[in-house]
Amino acid sequence: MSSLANIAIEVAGVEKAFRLPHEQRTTFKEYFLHPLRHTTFERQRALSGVTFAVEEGEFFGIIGPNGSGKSTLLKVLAGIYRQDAGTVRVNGVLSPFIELGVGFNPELTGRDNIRINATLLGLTRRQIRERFDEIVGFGGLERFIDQKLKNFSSGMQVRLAYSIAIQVDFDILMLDEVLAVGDQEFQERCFETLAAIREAGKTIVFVSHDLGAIRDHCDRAMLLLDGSIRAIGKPDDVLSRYDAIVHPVIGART
Ligand SMILES: Nc1ncnc2c1ncn2[C@@H]1O[C@H](COP(=O)(O)OP(=O)(O)OP(=O)(O)O)[C@@H](O)[C@H]1O
Repeated sequence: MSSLANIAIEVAGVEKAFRLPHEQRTTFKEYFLHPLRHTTFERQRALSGVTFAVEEGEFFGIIGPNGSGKSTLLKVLAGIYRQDAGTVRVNGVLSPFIELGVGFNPELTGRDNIRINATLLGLTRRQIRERFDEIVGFGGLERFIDQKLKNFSSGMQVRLAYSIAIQVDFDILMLDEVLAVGDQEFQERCFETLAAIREAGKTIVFVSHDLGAIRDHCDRAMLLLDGSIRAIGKPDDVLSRYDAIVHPVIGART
C-alpha cells in the first residue's frame, strides 16, 4: 500500500443501513381496531464492512448490479449520507458532482441554469462569465441555450450538467452513471476530458453499468454485491468475477 500522502480516498469498515417504514394500519377498520399500533421499521442494509483505498491520480471504477450500494457509497464519500460505522477520509477537494443536474430548474433557460448550477458548484460570477462559452460549446448546446430547460432532452440536460461540472476546480471527480444517457460522440468527448483530468493528476471515481467503459478506462475496479466488496483489482479480473457471479451457470460452462 502506498503512503497516506498518495491516498485520495480511504474507507474503512463502513456500514450503512436505511430504515424502511412499514405502515401497520392500512384500512380505517384497522385504525379503529388498533388505534395504538405504530409504524414499524425494517432495516435495509446498503453497505457492509466496506474497506478500500483509492490512490491519487487513479481512475477507479465501481460496478455491481442494481441495488448493490454503489450510489450509497458515493453519497457517503460525498458526505451526503453519514455512515453508521467506519471511517471515510478524503484527501483533497471533492467535486460536488454526484447527481447530475442537481439545482436545475426546468422553468428557466439553459443560460440561467448554467449561472445557478455553476454558482451552487462554487464558481464565482467572473469564472462563470469566463467559462460560459466553453460550457455551452462543450455541451454543443449553442442553439438551445436560451430555451427553457424543460424542453431539453434528458441527454441534453446531462450534456449541460457534465459541461458545467468539469469547469469546477476539484481534486477528485465522482461520476455516478452520468454518461449513460449521452450519445456516442458526447461520451467519447467526455472520456477524452476524463483522460485529461487524469493526466493532470486528479482522481476519478466512476460508477457505471457500462462494463466496456470500465475495462477501457479504469486503472482498477471494484465489484459491490449486496453492499459488500466482492472483488477489487485489475478491471479484467473484476469483470470476470462479476460475470462468474451474475451468470454462474454460463461461467461454469466456460
Ligand atoms: N434513500 C434510501 N432509502 C431507503 N433505502 C435506500 C435509499 N437509498 C438506497 N436504498 C437502498 O439501499 C440499497 C443500495 O441502493 P443503491 O442506490 O446504493 O444501489 P446502486 O448499486 O447504486 O443501484 P443502481 O445500480 O440501481 O443505481 C438498495 O437496497 C436500496 O433500495
